Amino acid sequence: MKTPDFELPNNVDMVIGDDGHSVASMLAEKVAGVLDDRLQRPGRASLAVSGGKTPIAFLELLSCKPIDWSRVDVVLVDERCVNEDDPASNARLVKQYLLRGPASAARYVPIWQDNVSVADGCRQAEKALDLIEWPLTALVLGMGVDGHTASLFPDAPELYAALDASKPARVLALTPPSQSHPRVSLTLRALGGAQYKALHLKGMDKLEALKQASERLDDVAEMPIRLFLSLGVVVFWSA
Ligand SMILES: O=C(O)[C@H](O)[C@@H](O)[C@H](O)[C@H](O)COP(=O)(O)O
Repeated sequence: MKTPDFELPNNVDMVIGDDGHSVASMLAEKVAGVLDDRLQRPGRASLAVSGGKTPIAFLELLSCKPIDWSRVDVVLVDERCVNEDDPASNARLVKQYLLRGPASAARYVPIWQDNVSVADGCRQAEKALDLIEWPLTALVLGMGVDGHTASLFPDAPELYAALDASKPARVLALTPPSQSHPRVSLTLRALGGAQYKALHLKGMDKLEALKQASERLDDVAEMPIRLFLSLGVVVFWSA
């Protein structure tokens, strides 16, 4: 396995592909395997995925994997507070690219609804999340060059609350001024216990951000991804 030209934190492994598709394919294979392993036992598996542009090829490839999707709950790690017909909607993205073919049999657990207030949306999301058998089976995070992951943005006033694992909330509204929409995000309580954690990145800019995040894990407020680097993730990256 190729290694980056900087030291990764102890709990972080890295899979480097030749291109975005090869990484998406390796990640889809790995996540399908993790879900299938979980499905060898009674009960349901759960998968939390990210929005944005990076995961599209991965979601498409995962959707074709022949696992018992009828026993898999799919949830977003975050959502923009927009209706599903808005191009910015992550629900729209996951339904377009993942919940099709074999994976259309999965149960989608929504963390946002159309035409709701943020308070009502969060209340409905918390209730929906009770359907999931926690902890998550598999989690695939993305990352911005500012070190945000999910909607845990450095400039969000609600960041500390979202990272406080002692709080009962599994979903929280965040209002990062850097973003054009208010967000809802799964919290550390919901994300931190995932049995398999992957971080899916593409591009030199994201590698540079990962290097910066890896240099000092203590300042989580500056780069929230640091929390997940400390917990342990497998980074899947290509240039
Ligand atoms: O709603 C979102 O935007 C995502 O959940 C977010 O956390 C994303 O993973 C990063 O912003 C990277 O996005 P790209 O893959 O588009 O670079």
